[in-house]
Amino acid sequence: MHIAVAGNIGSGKTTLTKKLAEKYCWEPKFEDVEHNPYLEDFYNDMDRWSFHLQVYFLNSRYQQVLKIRESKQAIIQDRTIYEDAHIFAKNLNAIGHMTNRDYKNYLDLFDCMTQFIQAPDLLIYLKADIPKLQKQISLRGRSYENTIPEDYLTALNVHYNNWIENYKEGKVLVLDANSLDYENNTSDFEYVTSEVESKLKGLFATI
Ligand SMILES: Nc1ncnc2c1ncn2[C@@H]1O[C@H](COP(=O)(O)OP(=O)(O)OP(=O)(O)O)[C@@H](O)[C@H]1O
Repeated sequence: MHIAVAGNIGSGKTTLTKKLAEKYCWEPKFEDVEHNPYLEDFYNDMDRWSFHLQVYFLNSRYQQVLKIRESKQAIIQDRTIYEDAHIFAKNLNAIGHMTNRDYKNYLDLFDCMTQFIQAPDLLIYLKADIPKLQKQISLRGRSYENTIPEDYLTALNVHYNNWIENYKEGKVLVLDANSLDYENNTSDFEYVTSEVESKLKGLFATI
């Protein structure tokens, strides 16, 4: 079983991934932010580092998906390979930080690699408005994220919403992250788990 949590920067994926992993004894797979060799440079100069960062994420996420498919354990993944291409790379090209030549090169590679993988059985999308995202980004205090412009988050949200509306690869659960505090409020977390369980019913006998 492969569950994935999708959502904009600061939408709360990591917290939800950890909590669901703990509750159901699923193995969590996170993005390795601390060892990313491009992220900080990317936020300082997107024109220069967009392509490098996207290739880095594509490779690391692809390796993650291959391990997920080989594993016998149920896995919950913090962000998908589809978000890299359909949200981040697409947006960087649209706003002029990735040239058409680099974007096409990246997409050819993405299409070639993704022929060999399968989508998650359930995709949980954390939908959040800009104030919520900004609040959570500032709370976690990564210095290089302090400069993220509001326009950048807004554009990513537009891509996310389009992507989810057209997503046909598997089951989707959309959660309103603006009004849910599943980290601190037990009844909010219970609401989330009941939604997850009802989506998984029929796919798997037990969870
Ligand atoms: N394909 C990508 N292109 C550009 N930036 C990316 C891409 N994937 C991830 N990032 C950035 O890498 C960092 C990853 O941080 P992290 O794993 O904490 O994700 P997050 O989206 O902030 O999570 P959360 O929802 O848990 O707050 C963020 O700044 C995010 O924007």
